[in-house]
Amino acid sequence: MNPVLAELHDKARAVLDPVHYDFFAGGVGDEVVLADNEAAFRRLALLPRVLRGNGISQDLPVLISPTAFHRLAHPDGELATARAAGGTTLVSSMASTVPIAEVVAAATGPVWFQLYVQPDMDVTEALVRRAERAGCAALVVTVDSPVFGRHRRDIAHGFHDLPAGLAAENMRDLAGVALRNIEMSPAVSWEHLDRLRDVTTLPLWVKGVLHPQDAVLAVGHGVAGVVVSNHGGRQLDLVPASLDALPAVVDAVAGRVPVVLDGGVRSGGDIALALALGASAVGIGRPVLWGLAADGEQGVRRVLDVLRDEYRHVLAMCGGELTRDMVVARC
Ligand SMILES: Cc1cc2nc3c(=O)[nH]c(=O)nc-3n(C[C@H](O)[C@H](O)[C@H](O)COP(=O)(O)O)c2cc1C
Ligand SMILES: CCCCCCC(=O)C(=O)O
Repeated sequence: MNPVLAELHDKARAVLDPVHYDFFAGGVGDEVVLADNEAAFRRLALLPRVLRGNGISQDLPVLISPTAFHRLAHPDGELATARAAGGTTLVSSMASTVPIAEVVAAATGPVWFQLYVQPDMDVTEALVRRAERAGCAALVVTVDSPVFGRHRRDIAHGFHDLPAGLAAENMRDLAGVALRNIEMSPAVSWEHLDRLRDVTTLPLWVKGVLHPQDAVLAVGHGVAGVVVSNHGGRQLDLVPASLDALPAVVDAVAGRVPVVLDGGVRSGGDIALALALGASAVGIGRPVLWGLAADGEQGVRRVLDVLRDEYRHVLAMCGGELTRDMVVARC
């Protein structure tokens, strides 16, 4: 791992309450998928192309993936993350510990709102209005969570709710601010997505797609983009690594909408591999939390800077362009 990211992770572990460290770090079940998300990148190699004479794009094809409860990591919470994001799109969790309006006000770049559709569509619609009023540029509907993942680390610690003084602020005055007021429901369906499209003009993304047929359905239901994700190994410990699920989804979508990958991205090389396999961009989850816990806004900025620097270096080494024919299995 890049020594800066390793240092930020180690510092985060040292400063965080172990219960909160385990909430951030942990996965579902035996944590097979959690480990495989990172291991999948190590199974692949890139065959660089030479003498292409391409310049290097200055873009960093990265989004900050939505993660809950940033004030567990640092007192400034999502405000620090938003300030650090700069031009990088921040997908702000519905379960943020700062209200979405304040997150957007602190950001200088685009903020998208991540939504768990609530079984009570009035509550869902009220959340959408909050996101719209705040100035969010898109809605990211997380679809991989019909029920909560069972996280053994949290169960062992008895971690069920936020400490006093912290709350799921976007739920305030809607359904109460306690975590248990955010509901996940197996009754949520494509019909709910259609209803969302009726109540907002914001572009709708779906996050948590692994099956290519679901990606096709998502396109048919008019989504603006698809996030291939297994929720950082936190939902079902039987699924493939996100990276392994990516190519089939890219093929199924066939360029009709962008496909973003998240899960296990830890370096510029990982970003390059995902892009070569057809992702338009990648999402970063835990490394942002480690940066935030270690050093607040500055820590998150360092994470993004390291990834940008590494990615540009790899891109230059590969001739400025990444395509699937450049990806081979590592023997
Ligand atoms: C502590 C934690 C909280 C998360 N909270 C949310 C959330 O509120 N909404 C959501 O859609 N995904 C959530 N995720 C999943 C992330 O958006 C993302 O899919 C995952 O972290 C990517 O994997 P990575 O951590 O290996 O980069 C969470 C992940 C973690 C680790
Ligand atoms: C009841 C808490 C809802 C927040 C969910 C956060 C999340 O998605 C996670 O993986 O943790």
